[in-house]
Amino acid sequence: MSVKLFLIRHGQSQWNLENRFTGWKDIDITEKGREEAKEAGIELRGERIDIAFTSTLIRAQHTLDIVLQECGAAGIPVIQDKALNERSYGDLEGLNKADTAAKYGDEQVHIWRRSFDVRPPGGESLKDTYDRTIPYFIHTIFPHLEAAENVLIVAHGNSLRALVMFLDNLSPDEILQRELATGVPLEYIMDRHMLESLRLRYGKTSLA
Ligand SMILES: O=C(O)[C@@H](CO)OP(=O)(O)O
Repeated sequence: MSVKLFLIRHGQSQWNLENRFTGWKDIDITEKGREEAKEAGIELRGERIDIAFTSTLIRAQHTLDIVLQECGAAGIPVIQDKALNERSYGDLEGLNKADTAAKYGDEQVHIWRRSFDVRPPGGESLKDTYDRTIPYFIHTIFPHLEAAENVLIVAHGNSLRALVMFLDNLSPDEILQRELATGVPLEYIMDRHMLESLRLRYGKTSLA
């Protein structure tokens, strides 16, 4: 038995386009974002998808709607949860990333954006995001994979980076190098053995 898990970062949002810190701000996708979602859906045509999970933010939900429509899976169960939301950027939300780098320095902004456990002012670190996303994945999503269902998750750059860190067993240094493009499906094919190893790995972390 093997199952498939598909991960898709939402299509380009208005604030991706404007290069602004977005986090928990509920910003919709652009025309280009809709095109990216459409292409992602076309790429998934022919795949069986049994259930989909997404965040409570419209950029992920609208992307998911388009993907499901395009791949012929509209009507499958969809579960929304804030555990899959983007990491909060706190006081940085709404600010232009280049202006913020000009004000605080490239290095400081890089630390806020890509360190593992440093929080941006008033926001969440990637570790904080991991600590809510991975327990949700294990307790709510994982049982569907164990029940031989194929699962699609449409979420965000950093909530998905946390998930990729867990699935690929990456170190904090390794995940800092990983960027996820908007609207490009990532596919994991997992057999029983891999599912068991993931459960074991989760059990060994302090998060269990
Ligand atoms: O602004 C954000 O919410 C995220 C994703 O677009 O940005 P970053 O790539 O800096 O984590």
